[in-house]
Amino acid sequence: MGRFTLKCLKCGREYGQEYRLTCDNDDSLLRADYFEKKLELRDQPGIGRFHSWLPVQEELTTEAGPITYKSEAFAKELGLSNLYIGFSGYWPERRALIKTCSFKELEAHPTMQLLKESGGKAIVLASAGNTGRAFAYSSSLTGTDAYIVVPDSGVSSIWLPEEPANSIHLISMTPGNDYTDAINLAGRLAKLPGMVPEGGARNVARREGMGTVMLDAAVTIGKMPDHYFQAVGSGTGGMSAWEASLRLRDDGRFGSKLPKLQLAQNLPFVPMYNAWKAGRREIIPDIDMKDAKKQIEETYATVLTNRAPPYSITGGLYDALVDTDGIMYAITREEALEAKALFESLEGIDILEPSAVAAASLLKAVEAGNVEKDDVILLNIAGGGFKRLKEDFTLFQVEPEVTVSSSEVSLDELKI
Ligand SMILES: Cc1ncc(COP(=O)(O)O)c(C=O)c1O
Repeated sequence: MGRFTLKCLKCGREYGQEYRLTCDNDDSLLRADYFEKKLELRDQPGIGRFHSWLPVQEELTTEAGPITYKSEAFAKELGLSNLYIGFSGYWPERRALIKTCSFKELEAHPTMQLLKESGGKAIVLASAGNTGRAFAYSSSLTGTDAYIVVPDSGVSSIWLPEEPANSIHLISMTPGNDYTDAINLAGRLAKLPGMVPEGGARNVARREGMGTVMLDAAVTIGKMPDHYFQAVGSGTGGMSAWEASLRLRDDGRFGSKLPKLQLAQNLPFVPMYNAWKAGRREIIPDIDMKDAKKQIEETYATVLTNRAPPYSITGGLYDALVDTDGIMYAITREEALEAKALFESLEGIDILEPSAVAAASLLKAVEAGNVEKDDVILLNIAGGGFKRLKEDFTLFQVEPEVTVSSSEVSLDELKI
């Protein structure tokens, strides 16, 4: 007995329960339509609580899950009375137990479970760092083969809190290649027999996993927040938060107003910010990300640098911003560093670079009057607790099986 159908957002065509990334008729996103219309929390320690709206048959038993708490010190500093922090990472004192330290693990577990339930044996994905680490960990836990392509800048991010399993196959790219080159190589690899592409924003399991941050917040607060802050690279997290809020609205118990998406990129690489500010659905590379590779090298949070984000696509980030009357921010390195220091000293936990960008955008929003003092705000600290983790665990670096010089290399070189 299935739990959901997949529906094309453009033509409405429906598909059964399967690992499917595209509609046969067009290139629009698919969205899961769950038979459970009301969120019914399960007795699981992590994201398995949100089984109602996860596209898997078996409940996930992992302890990895988002947590939400009401900020005191950071909120006071900003003059806010209802600031909630959605934290994905390692902070055992608050029962945050994501040992790869980012919300990417929330994507990885449902994806690997759906893959298993659909009979898939090996997954292929590209990562700027955090996603690869999350999927490597999930591969270690499940024994499912994962082929992970990362640019040189991401290799050091692929570590695990335990000995890496043989099911992890790390493919690195030489300097000069960026995240988008990794995406292109992974796309070619995924066409090999037996390989299943992870799919990025097209992957429903990934989006639902990330959406649990919004679900956890709504359940903790008792309603949907008025505003949702997050740093975006591909924008999948923003889309996921929006989709989760659509379901919460339909549920009827969490309010009817969708949270306003307030999303941030970091300068100088801010293509979605530029397109949104210009009121465009399309990203025009010559205008919005001129000299993209050079810009990417100069950015502080490199995981926020996707040259082909799912912004324009039906059901993508542009639609999410339109539907929620959203706002985008462009954050400088200095603003991010300042926000990081402030957040860490006041909240008492270390945070990853993208989370610093998100925190900086909240500071800007307060300054610009884009939030009211008493508004209910959710700040998604999507990665943190790396220093805290190192106090409790020994970390093991995953070594690349092969290093390639371009996304066009002969696949024979990879010896897969
Ligand atoms: C901690 C953290 N926050 C935010 C993002 C941005 O996510 P997305 O690329 O889905 O927009 C990433 C991406 O890796 C991340 O690792």
